[in-house]
Amino acid sequence: MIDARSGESIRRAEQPLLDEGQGDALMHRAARGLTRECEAQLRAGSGALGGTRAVVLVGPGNNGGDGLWAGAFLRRGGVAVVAVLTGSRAHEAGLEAFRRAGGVVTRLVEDAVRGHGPGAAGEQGGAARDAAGASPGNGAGSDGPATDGTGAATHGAGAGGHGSRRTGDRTATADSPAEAVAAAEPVDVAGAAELLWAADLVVDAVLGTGASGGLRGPVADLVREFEERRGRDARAGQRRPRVVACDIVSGVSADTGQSPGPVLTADATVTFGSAKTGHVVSPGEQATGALTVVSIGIEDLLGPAAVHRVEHRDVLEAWPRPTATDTKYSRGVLGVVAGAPSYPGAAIMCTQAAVNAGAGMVRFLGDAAARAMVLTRSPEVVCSDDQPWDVHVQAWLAGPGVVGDESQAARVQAVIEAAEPAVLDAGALDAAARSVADARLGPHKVLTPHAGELSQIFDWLHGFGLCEAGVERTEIEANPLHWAREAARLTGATVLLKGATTVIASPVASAPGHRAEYAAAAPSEPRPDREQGGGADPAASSSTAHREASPSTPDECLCLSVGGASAWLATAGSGDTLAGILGTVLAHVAEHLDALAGLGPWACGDGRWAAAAALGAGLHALASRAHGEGPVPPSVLAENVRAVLTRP
Ligand SMILES: NC(=O)C1=CN([C@@H]2O[C@H](COP(=O)(O)OP(=O)(O)OC[C@H]3O[C@@H](n4cnc5c(N)ncnc54)[C@H](OP(=O)(O)O)[C@@H]3O)[C@@H](O)[C@H]2O)[C@@H](O)CC1
Ligand SMILES: Nc1ncnc2c1ncn2[C@@H]1O[C@H](COP(=O)(O)OP(=O)(O)O)[C@@H](O)[C@H]1O
Repeated sequence: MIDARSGESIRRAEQPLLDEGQGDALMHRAARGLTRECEAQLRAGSGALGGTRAVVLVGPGNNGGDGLWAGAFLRRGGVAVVAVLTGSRAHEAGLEAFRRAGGVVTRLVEDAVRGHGPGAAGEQGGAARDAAGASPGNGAGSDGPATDGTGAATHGAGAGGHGSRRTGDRTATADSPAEAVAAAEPVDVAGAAELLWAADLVVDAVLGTGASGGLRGPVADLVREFEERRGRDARAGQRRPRVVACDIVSGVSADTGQSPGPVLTADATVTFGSAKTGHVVSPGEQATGALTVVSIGIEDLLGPAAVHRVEHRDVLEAWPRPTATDTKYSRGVLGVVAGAPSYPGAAIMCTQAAVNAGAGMVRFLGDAAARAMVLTRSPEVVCSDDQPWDVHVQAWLAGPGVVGDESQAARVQAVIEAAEPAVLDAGALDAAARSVADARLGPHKVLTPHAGELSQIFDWLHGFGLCEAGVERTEIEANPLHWAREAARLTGATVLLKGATTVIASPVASAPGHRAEYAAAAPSEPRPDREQGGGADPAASSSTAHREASPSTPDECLCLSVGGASAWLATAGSGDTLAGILGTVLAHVAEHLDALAGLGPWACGDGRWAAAAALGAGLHALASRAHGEGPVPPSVLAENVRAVLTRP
């Protein structure tokens, strides 16, 4: 499990330590951690540090400070290091340490003509030549800053130190930093791109948790140029520098994962104290690379997580497995309403996945043709043409392949109104959104849209006056966490938003031990939750567990994310497979409120619906790579599900 937090949450945690004057110690621990990863990347490429070259892109704040200190440490280790300063300021102590270690300092200018000072034009190669020629150890070692017992530099500490950046801000003092930056050798975008390209390692220390918006100006141009070249050269099979990001990839929002401008996609990111939300949700996650969280001493002061990342090992550990006393009923019966004459395959794929995920029993409701096809593939499925209120199940799955078929659509509607928990997928999503006009759904109803389907849900909600405007698919893709939360808040349902990273948002306030960092405004007029207002006759079902759970309030949101799925999942039918898996785990947790407690206290009570959704998405992701990286047609995926769960 990775607990991810916002930048603001991290700042709150560090504040008491900054007040005690420990800012420099924090930065040094961060820089040491960053250095370790950089060294590992360099050694992986060259075997040794000597003779390797690194370029550090340095921003104006403390993220740049971390980068400069790491550059100094790398230099002392024998790496030729060039710093490219991207702002008009740079962290004072970091810059001094870097210089004293023998690092070469350049500053990025818009172009050579506009740049000033020596080397503004025609001398762009100067820094690179200096760096390449810098002898390891030159200016390093004894010339470095003194450190205290914790490894913190005493050099430069005191007034205006790291801890004062939000009050006095050493990076902004008028005397040395601005002058030091101005004195650095200018390098234009093309020259800097050459520097980067010639390096073995690029360290991205432009912006961290203090960023607002994406990269701007020359550094944005530089990153764009570098990424274009990386794309071209990757296709040509040429070498490329490794990229390590300091804290978070510059231009990715630590709080939301949004990346409004160009970003330098990292091979690895080293973050400090806690993962940030932007590491575990799209699109930020896709730029992050391998994530390392380095302890810097703020860990005991951290507040609650904004997003819990459910990892694959969590899925395998928490997946509900039968015990000797279990029966098929205690494990959970899943009712399925899926398929229509034009999409018969969906019924086959979701029932097959549910069976392979270990459902106690799968009951399929549909016409004779659909039943025959389901039975051909999965003879263990119990099939009938009953209506949902006629059968006794622990949970429902409704919607896959339900298009243009009135009798299946009527069953879908009955499932939406039923008291039991349900996965509402594909053809059930519009009907679920429409039903919100009458009553909120409750967190035991799990909506499973992709971005396009969520956009349609917002159209319905907008049509009912429940939100101010519709939301385009591209807006959702740019900030999926936000829109999943909004959808959960407005519908009252658990929302699983599909994509390269799956995010899950659930309007849960009652899960023990859970206090979400995120608090959205409550809707102006609270409307009744369907789970309280009734629906199906409770007597028709013994599945009352969800009704016993405390009703959720709309002002808190449990947020989870799941990654690691193969992009080969982007194929028609893999959503049907996911839906079947989700149904199986929902049917199990329906009457086992604490079944997923192993994930954390937040996964109990009402939190179990989101937890179950995360488990299902995690198993789906595991199945996508069960036999390596390659095509996984949904029928293979369903088989893989069973393989993943089978212990040798
Ligand atoms: N938390 C901890 O415990 C520890 C934190 N540590 C480190 O501190 C980092 C946070 O440092 P930070 O607060 O100085 O912010 P940071 O990200 O360097 O940038 C702020 C500067 O950038 C500027 N700027 C903003 N947006 C911009 C844009 N779009 N484009 C261009 N410029 C932009 C903005 O200037 P402004 O625009 O406001 O004039 C401001 O000067 C954190 O990520 C971690 O690496 C470690 O040392 C270990 C301990
Ligand atoms: N690029 C990707 N990387 C990883 N997983 C993906 C990617 N694209 C789609 N997926 C996953 O594949 C599934 C596709 O679901 P969906 O779009 O509903 O497909 P369908 O409706 O055709 O069955 C989802 O679980 C989604 O998260």
